[in-house]
Amino acid sequence: MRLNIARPDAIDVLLSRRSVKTRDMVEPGPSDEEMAVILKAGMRVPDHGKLSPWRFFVYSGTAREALADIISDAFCKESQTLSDAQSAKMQRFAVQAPRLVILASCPSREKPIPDWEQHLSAGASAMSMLIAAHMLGYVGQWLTDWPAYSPRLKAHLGLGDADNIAGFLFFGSAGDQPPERPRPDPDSLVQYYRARADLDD
Ligand SMILES: Cc1cc2nc3c(=O)[nH]c(=O)nc-3n(C[C@H](O)[C@H](O)[C@H](O)COP(=O)(O)O)c2cc1C
Repeated sequence: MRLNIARPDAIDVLLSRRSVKTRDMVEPGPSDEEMAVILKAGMRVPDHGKLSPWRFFVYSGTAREALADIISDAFCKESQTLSDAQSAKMQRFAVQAPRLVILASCPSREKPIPDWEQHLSAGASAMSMLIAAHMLGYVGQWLTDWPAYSPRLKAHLGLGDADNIAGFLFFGSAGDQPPERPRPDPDSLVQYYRARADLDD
């Protein structure tokens, strides 16, 4: 694809993206072919050192139920604050949406690239997958919640001590038009420097 060509429609898509609560997602989710596109987008991200420091675990169908059991069991064994409501939430966690990708950030030691930069690359991967899903007409949400920090779930996925679960990326369709959420005022976050004088005290 040629570069240096304006794509105003793509900007509209980017600026209209928003999350939909996972529990509000309905069928259909992305097909296998569409998931392959979403995953490809998740791998086409800035990656200092070409280390591919990410892993993708993709769940659909009854595999989500098996994962729900693993999360629920881990919660029972690891959580200090075991209420019925929290247990029920964990049992539901993996089965809320049609599709789920667990994205792991797995820093490589192959080159002297700081772990922090490799984790940032995983963040970029998550964001690219959300954007790709939106472009394909689906909705997504990036959650961590308790399961992202479960040693048992990490072990189940074969992740090492230096690896982290960057997030659970849920994909599906929007049942209702979701409300917009307040967005930050750019002027409160951005400092512009246009001339030398802008740097003076
Ligand atoms: C790393 C990360 C973890 C998140 N975990 C949660 C979570 O566990 N629960 C939650 O309600 N939102 C969580 N969020 C926020 C949602 O993904 C999302 O930002 C929010 O629902 C609205 O986002 P939008 O700007 O995509 O519309 C997380 C965001 C990030 C970046």
